[in-house]
Amino acid sequence: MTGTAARADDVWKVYGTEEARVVALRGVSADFARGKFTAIMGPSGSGKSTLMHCLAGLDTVTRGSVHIGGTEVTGLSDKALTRLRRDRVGFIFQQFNLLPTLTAAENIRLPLDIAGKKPDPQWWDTVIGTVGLGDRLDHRPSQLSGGQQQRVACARALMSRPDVIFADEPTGNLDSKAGAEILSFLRSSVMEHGQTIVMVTHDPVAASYTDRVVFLADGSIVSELENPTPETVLEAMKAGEVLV
Ligand SMILES: Nc1ncnc2c1ncn2[C@@H]1O[C@H](COP(=O)(O)OP(=O)(O)OP(=O)(O)O)[C@@H](O)[C@H]1O
Repeated sequence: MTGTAARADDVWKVYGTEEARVVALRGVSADFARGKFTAIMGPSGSGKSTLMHCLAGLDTVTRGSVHIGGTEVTGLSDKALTRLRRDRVGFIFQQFNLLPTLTAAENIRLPLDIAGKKPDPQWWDTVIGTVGLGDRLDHRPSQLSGGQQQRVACARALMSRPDVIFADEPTGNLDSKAGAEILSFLRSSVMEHGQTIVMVTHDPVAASYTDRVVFLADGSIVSELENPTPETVLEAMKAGEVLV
């Protein structure tokens, strides 16, 4: 697959006014190619979450524009934005964000249920098989380990085959083994199914699972790295003095 799944053009984001004014993004332009796994890295406060939230239509931009697929997100009505996020964007959060009263299967189905759609049975089996949840589907989140809860969140994000999945520190609450499992099937969903993923991370090892790393510092993109390894990510962080 080719083309752009998400794009920022000269995006500025300013929070607050006067003394409380914070410029979180200073003219960020970036393309996120379809079927690629991209990491966004940078020190605390550099604007990673703000960029992701603007790209995902969770926050408005002060200036510039954002596209998801061919759709300009900037200026959409609240209703259209809600529909865009529901139908075309998947989210994975550090805190899993599962509904505690629903089973794993119900959590995975929820976005489709809300949209009044049914999961494609073949794709359901593929996703459940990939994340290895077959025997845990009737469990509630409290009956699952952190790693298993995050697998449920990944399956939920993958199920609607969104244009792009945004993952905000998806392994931040997991031990390294569970984190590696999550990263492996995010990677395989990109390699085998052409999923597009944009992931914020502080971790050079997590970033090494991606195709490309975009480094932010003080609200601007300062460098990029293709086919990263933990070593080249660390080097780039040191070179740009963007040590996290
Ligand atoms: N809602 C808000 N109101 C005011 N300032 C904000 C808001 N959200 C973020 N900021 C500021 O914008 C800047 C960028 O924040 P952002 O959360 O995007 O950084 P980050 O790179 O994701 O940081 P971290 O790695 O610590 O999560 C910071 O200076 C932050 O204090």
